[in-house]
Amino acid sequence: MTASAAPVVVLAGFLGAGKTTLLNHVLRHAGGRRIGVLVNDFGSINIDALLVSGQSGGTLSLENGCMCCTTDASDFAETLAGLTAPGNGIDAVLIEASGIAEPKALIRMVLSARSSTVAYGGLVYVVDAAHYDDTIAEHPQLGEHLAIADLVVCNKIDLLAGQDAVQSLIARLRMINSTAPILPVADAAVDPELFFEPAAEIARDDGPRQLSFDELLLADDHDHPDGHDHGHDHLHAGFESAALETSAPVDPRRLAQFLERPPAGAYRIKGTVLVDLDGHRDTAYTVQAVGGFVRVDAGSWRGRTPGTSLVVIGAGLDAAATREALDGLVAPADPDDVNGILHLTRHLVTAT
Ligand SMILES: Nc1nc2c(ncn2[C@@H]2O[C@H](COP(=O)(O)OP(=O)(O)OP(=O)(O)O)[C@@H](O)[C@H]2O)c(=O)[nH]1
Repeated sequence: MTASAAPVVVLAGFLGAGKTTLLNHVLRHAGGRRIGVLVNDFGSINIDALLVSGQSGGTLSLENGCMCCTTDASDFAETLAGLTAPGNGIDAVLIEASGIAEPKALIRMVLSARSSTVAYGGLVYVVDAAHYDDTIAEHPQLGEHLAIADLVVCNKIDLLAGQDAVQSLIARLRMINSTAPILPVADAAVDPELFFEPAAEIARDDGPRQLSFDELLLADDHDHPDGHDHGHDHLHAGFESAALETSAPVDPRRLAQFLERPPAGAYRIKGTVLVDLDGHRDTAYTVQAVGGFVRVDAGSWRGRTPGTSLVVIGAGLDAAATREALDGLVAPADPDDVNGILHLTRHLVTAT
């Protein structure tokens, strides 16, 4: 397999919603992973600060140091490629859009930075639960940002009057974004694992076992830096995952459809698949999808048993139905479907 690409997540939300709080939370709970953080200047697409969590191995220093005035898309792409260069060991990049920025511009720039070390990781939109109604009434265009989010963090629920108010707000958010997982949290205490790629392959029977999603969360629960209980219950926030582990191949056309139109509530899909088709059996296809953005990398099975490992992670996901849909992907490629494989390979970014 090629060196895995670092997911680049765009973090947006209105002024004061809790974006910096979310960044700090993720950096504090990064569990030794290295996260690059780009902070967007007010209303522009200039990048005015770079912070890197230094939990393992100190701080990253880039040749250029600060990245002021990186307005050009190709400069931006170069910056991202430099930040995620394999030697830096960056596991994920978070870009904090300013409270009045247009996240679509940032998303476009990330998507256009087609590099083997950069993968668009989705739009995370932070909502201030206490001020949502007033803010959206005053700035209706914010609804457009919310609508295209891949994950909605409904922050500051401690300021709402109880569970009914939380549920009612979630219902209002759902009217604008019907598919993204919505996480009701206080202190932006979301699961940091959402932003990372797995350090190892998805657990396989013949390989070392990776901690499950829940185990990772529980392991993290003990060490809130300020010693307070800031809603550990919220960390789970109804997350579900469904996985497929088999030595069998998947039908490429069906897989591409599944990645492009994931089940409601799915935030991420990732894994490695086998395609049983002449010219493709020796290729380990690594697939990732975030909110319908699909990326495929081609590698070799060297040292691994060919097979299919897929995991779908989301909130409000119907795990049983998702598992059934995953099972439905298992099939040898239809030799009469000459274009089937193209549906998958058109998302191909790198090949070795
Ligand atoms: N009560 C409460 N306050 C919060 C919560 N999360 C963040 N805050 C506070 O809200 C304020 C704004 O939080 P930030 O994280 O700075 O918000 P931001 O979105 O980065 O703000 P801008 O960069 O100005 O757009 C800070 O005073 C936080 O301490 C929460 O869940 N509950």
